Amino acid sequence: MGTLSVENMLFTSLAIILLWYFHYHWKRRHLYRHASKIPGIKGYPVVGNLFDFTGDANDLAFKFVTFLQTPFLSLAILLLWYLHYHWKRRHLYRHASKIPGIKGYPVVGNLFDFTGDANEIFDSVSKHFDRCTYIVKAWIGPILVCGITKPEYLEKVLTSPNTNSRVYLLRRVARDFLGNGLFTAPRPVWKRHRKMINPILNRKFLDRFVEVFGTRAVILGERLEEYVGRRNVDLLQIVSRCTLDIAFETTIGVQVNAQDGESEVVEWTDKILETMLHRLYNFWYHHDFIYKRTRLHKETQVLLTKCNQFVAEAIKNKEKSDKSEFPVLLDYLLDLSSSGTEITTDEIVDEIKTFVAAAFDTTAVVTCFVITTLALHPDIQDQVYEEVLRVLGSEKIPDFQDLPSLKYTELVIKETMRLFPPNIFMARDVQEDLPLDGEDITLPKGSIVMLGVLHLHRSTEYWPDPLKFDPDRFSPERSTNRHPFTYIPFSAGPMNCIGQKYAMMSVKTIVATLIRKFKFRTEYKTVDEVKLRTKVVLRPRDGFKTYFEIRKNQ
Ligand code: HEM
Repeated sequence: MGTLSVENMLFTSLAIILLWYFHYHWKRRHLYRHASKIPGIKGYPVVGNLFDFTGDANDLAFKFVTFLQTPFLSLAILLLWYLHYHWKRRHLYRHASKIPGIKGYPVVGNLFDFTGDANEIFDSVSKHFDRCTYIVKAWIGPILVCGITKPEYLEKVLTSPNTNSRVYLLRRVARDFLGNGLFTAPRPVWKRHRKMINPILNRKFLDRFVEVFGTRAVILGERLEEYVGRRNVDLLQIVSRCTLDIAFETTIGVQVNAQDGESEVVEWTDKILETMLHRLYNFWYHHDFIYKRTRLHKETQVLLTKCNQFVAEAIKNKEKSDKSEFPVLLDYLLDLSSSGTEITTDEIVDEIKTFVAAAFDTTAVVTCFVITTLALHPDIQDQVYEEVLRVLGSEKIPDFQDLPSLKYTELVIKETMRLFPPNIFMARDVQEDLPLDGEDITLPKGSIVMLGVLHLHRSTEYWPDPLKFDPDRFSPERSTNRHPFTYIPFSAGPMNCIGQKYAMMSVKTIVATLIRKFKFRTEYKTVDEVKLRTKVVLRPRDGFKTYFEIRKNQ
């Protein structure tokens, strides 16, 4: 955690009060707009014309009112407001009092325990979850945030209609780019879209993509050859160019050739992520009123326009051309639209952006973690290599029929996502009270619940020797007695990851392609040494520190 000076605390408290003040008046702008057209006498700040309507019914009352006209009245009004505010929140306080947590300060609560740069915030949140047996609370200013790590609690949260909305702040920040896509859409739009898209992503549709995964993975192998023997390889940057190519080709059918360094798309996607994070980590950008007047917003709009035009161009080309022999997500969405299903062109653009954003970074990160964990465990790497040789031989690019036979590779990917789940903290708004443990523990309406996926996945309570990389944990025999919400890299419940089969198939194809060409090596010695941070999606703090050797038989 960053060291906090008194000035820092004062500045933040002042900024919070100022923000509240702007927000209060912004919410009342409708009232002010109409009032400005009605003639009247000028009043004072806060009390308005109150003092014009007090006076001398008799001398004593006059004196009393004169006394009130002093700062005492303002103070009394503030006190009344303060009492009323807390009275209205008594329900929240009652439930919060039963949840364990660390002591905070008045007004700011535990806010200063969660400040600093992205790494410091990550560390403080992790430390907070370490204190969590099953549930732990923190007050971020006036907001109650409860972290949970018990599978039974996670099940309740992920399946209840009381918590079926991603946390408002994240949706607001991401909505700038993703509009009404599945990740950010309001509930009724989400419901309509999810119902439409669920059947599209079926096995038959996905099987055709394995060819794209394979050809792009072969190019990735060629790119990685340039790095053989070199230690400082920015693995994620190289792999994410491959997954970006795959994401665009399978969603809109356009080859952006990010791996050939030809595409400006690479630049946008990097910048979009940066600007989103910048807004998320700097609280003064959170409120639209301020944010929309900043340069960050203007820059965001420029990127967004380019991005939207790119997808809109792909839609125009699709509409002009004959039916595709190799239909991608966009073809299906356009078919739905032309057959009268309720989805607008803007919504299609939003879904395409959502799918590309959700697909490319996550699958790249998982691929890099799989390579790194295999590098850390040469014996397991040998077993995967042998399985791939047995199923595919030394040359064949995998097709969809091969993938189910790569059973051990699948266990390795699953175990990697246990130790390094890309989405380590998910958060939901609590829209109605949600009892978690009978009458004892209830998530109160108005709070935020954070799901500690990393802590759950590394908990000694559910995973013996949790830092041991042991793919056989996911063998059918050892999985049967496990609560299904003990392992949730793709989340679970109705808002789970719609692309999980796609993700598993693409990571498997890439790993199977690369492992026949390279031996993976790493400078890390243990899983525990890989310190983490998050950039929306999980990353190793000091990079993957992984390098490559060409296999002797190549
Ligand atoms: C290994 C790779 C992936 C992981 C670990 C992953 C994980 C997740 C998680 C945890 C969520 C829920 C987030 C939350 O509720 O806050 C999610 C949602 C989502 N994912 Fe993935 N994902 C991956 C790959 C993909 C791919 C390849 C696609 C698209 C083809 C995709 C599309 C989506 C979409 C659209 C949502 C929002 C679903 C909804 O709200 O209905 N994901 N993903």
